[in-house]
Amino acid sequence: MTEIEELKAYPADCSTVSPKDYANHTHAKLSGRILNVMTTLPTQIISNYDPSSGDYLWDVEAVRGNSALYSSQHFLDQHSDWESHLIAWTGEINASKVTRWQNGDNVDDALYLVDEDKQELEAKLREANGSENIHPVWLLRRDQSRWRKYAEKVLWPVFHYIQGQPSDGKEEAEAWHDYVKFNEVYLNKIKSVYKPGDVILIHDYYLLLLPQLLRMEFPDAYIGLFLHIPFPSSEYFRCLSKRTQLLDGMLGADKIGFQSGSFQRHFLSCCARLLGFEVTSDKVFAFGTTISVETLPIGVDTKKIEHDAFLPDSGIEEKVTALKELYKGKKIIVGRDRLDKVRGVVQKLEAFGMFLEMYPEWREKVVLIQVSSPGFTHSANVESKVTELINQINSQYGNLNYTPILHYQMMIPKDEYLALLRVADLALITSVRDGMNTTAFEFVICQKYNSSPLVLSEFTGTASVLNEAILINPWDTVGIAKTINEAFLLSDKEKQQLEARLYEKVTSNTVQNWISTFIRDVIDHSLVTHVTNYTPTLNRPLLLKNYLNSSRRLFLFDYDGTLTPIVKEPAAAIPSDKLNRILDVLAADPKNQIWIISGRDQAFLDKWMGDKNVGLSAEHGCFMKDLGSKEWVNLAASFDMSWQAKVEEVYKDYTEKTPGSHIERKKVALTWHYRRADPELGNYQAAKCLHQLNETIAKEYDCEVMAGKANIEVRPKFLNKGEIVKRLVLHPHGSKQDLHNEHCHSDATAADQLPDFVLCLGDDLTDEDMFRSLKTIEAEWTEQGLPKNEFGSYGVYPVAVGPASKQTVATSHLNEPSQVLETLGLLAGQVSLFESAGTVELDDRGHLANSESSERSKTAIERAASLRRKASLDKEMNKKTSTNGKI
Ligand SMILES: O=P(O)(O)OC[C@H]1O[C@H](O[C@H]2O[C@H](CO)[C@@H](O)[C@H](O)[C@H]2O)[C@H](O)[C@@H](O)[C@@H]1O
Repeated sequence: MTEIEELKAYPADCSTVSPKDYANHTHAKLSGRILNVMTTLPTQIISNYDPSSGDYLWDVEAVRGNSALYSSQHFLDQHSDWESHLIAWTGEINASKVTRWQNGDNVDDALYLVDEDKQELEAKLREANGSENIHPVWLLRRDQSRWRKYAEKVLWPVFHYIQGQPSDGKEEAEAWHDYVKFNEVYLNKIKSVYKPGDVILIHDYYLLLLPQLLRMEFPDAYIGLFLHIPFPSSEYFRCLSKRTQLLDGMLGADKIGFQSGSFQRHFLSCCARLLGFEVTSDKVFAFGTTISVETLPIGVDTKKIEHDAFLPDSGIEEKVTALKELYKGKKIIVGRDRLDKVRGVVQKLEAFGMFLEMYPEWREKVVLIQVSSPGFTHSANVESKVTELINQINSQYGNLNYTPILHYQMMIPKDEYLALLRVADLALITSVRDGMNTTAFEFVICQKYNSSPLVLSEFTGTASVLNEAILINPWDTVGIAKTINEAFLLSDKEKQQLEARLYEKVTSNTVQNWISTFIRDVIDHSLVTHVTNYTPTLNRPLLLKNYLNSSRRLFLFDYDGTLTPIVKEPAAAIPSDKLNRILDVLAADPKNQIWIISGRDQAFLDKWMGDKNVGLSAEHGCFMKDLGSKEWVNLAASFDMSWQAKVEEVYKDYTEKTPGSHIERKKVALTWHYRRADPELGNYQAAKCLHQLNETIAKEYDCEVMAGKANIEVRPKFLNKGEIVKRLVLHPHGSKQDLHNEHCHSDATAADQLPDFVLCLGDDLTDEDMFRSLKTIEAEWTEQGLPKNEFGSYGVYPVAVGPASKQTVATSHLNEPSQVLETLGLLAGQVSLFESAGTVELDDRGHLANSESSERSKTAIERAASLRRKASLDKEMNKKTSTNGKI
């Protein structure tokens, strides 16, 4: 029986939440499908070159490892009401090394697959996986290990607290490039499979960018991301040069699952410390939405393991008996690990040596059987240290009849492994960092009748589930030695009680429960946070047409977070060259009037925007300076400012209590910044400060207290950006402002003097006042019956800078300041529509679609296919000729 047939024959008895259960939810629009997205398929493709026919003989076989994850897929496929689809890379195609050359050209290669080859292989994959819904991701470039490199050589070590050596970064940059492509190829595949209402579950660290790529494409998709390995403390994670991109990528998910509570905490702390997002113990508030984070340790398919471990007539009983006979009179300690820096094999050997030294009575009565498989971060150091220690311990305590440590450096067959777990008297797991160690679960199941104890490192994710196991610190050699001795001396009753508790934990934490809970949690959270009225992306082609057809254009720009990205230090948020160039081009057009309406003070705006032909409004509407004028006018001159001293007192108090925070003193408005403070402390103090000011100053004075981006600002209530916008829009286009006039705007402007194009951009809460004013003006114009333009509008574009999910009254959005620049560049004629729109399409070799390399590959593949066809025709002909000859 193949692995798949076995799985099929074996029914699971757990039920998942059914898609129908959601039918009664008002806004749950589920398709009933799960798209389970993994790194590789459970089966791999093997090719053998047949020199006699010149053909490749293809086969498909099951891969080892990841069995828990694959059983979750099998469970969804076979035993749930969901229609489950598996999307995964084929993995490296194991091809016998044949590359044929002709005139110096590579004319054939096992990876040169034409569409028919792929279809044939896809059919084989579907058959081998026992499912019609298998969607292989093809990446057929030679040097296939490139697709794993960044994940395995950069992420995996850092996530396991292994820091690399400093380098010039070139190799890492190449690996990153491939990592991005790998994620993009998945996006393309999912685009061809996705239907609205699908639940997409993404697994593991090879695909950390995929959630955000998908979110951009399908804003209302239900997306879950589960990280199967540890997530490191922010002190380690921050060493990654791509830390921001990785976190951004992950935060496209609705729900992110981790194996243990500490991994969850570390992730949240990274979001707060590195991205400056607000977080709670299980949520991240980012991009105007809430991402939920949870700890959901994966389990194993307990029934299947128990079934396999105790299956009568399968030969396993004979294996158990043989092992017992072989080690008669001796206790067996079992260990199974990958041989890398984090599985703690060296620590285990040191501890076992110490055990034999401290307890001579156990010598010749205990063996350690250690099965080690290769780790993917190959470490020659670990291997040589392991060999050295084994030799040393075996020579010190062994003799001709007794070898204390038996080391099997290989993948042993499943039945032998299960038999070993059954006969063992103790399992010793000493990982120094691990996501979920499934050997621990398997051991507990195999010990159902024997009840041998499990000694488990407290540094594994498993320890949070099996906290009743005998936990050890893998760095405490003497402590482990003592624990082994104590575990051997437990009475049968104590062992049985221990086993019963562990067995109960393992069997109630099955992989079926895990996947069912994850699906339910992803949907439940999405139902709460998905707003059906996403803000659409700004229609840039329409904007451009409207711009070109208009003659009285008004631009109303916020500054921070709109024209420049948010940065840690306010003084560092200076305009880029690109922004300066674009503003100059736009401002030079006599049809255009540009205003920067900012919370910044006059000095800052004068310094960076003062030499431009633009109007300025500072401190959220308190000051204005007209285009072409040098005079700033204080619109707040008549207001009582006695609140300033009191606010400053409050701010000073919080600055003292919050290291890293500071006060920005402007002429009227006062700002307290806490972006550089410890994020948790900053958020906590800001909430208190806001509350205090609202309860005192805001009640005593005509002041508004505003929570901004890692800041709190206080300014007079009656001046805001919305009032400035009214004044500017309703003013005769192009004429001088009468800023000393109390009346902020005129109702008497003739229709043909009003702007026929208004682009207003802002990212902050204070900018919502501008958007609201524009909406009111539009409503008034409609009421007055003012004629609309050929596009059916007044040419007014209130645009929020932020994600589609951002809560805003704006009618469209742009994601970030860089998109603002692209858009303004488009109007200034500096960026082509194509450049500002495009997304990346890749071919199935990972080349940019239609690129030179992609076309070269296509030609090579077609040439190889035609050669193969010719070879097979020749063969047919030869056969016929020889048959005819015989007749
Ligand atoms: O109305 P705006 O032009 O958006 O100005 C709002 C405030 O922006 C500045 O603070 C913000 O941006 C800084 C630079 O990116 C960032 O370090 C800070 O955390 C943000 O709150 C500015 O310092 C304030 O005076 C403005 O009121």
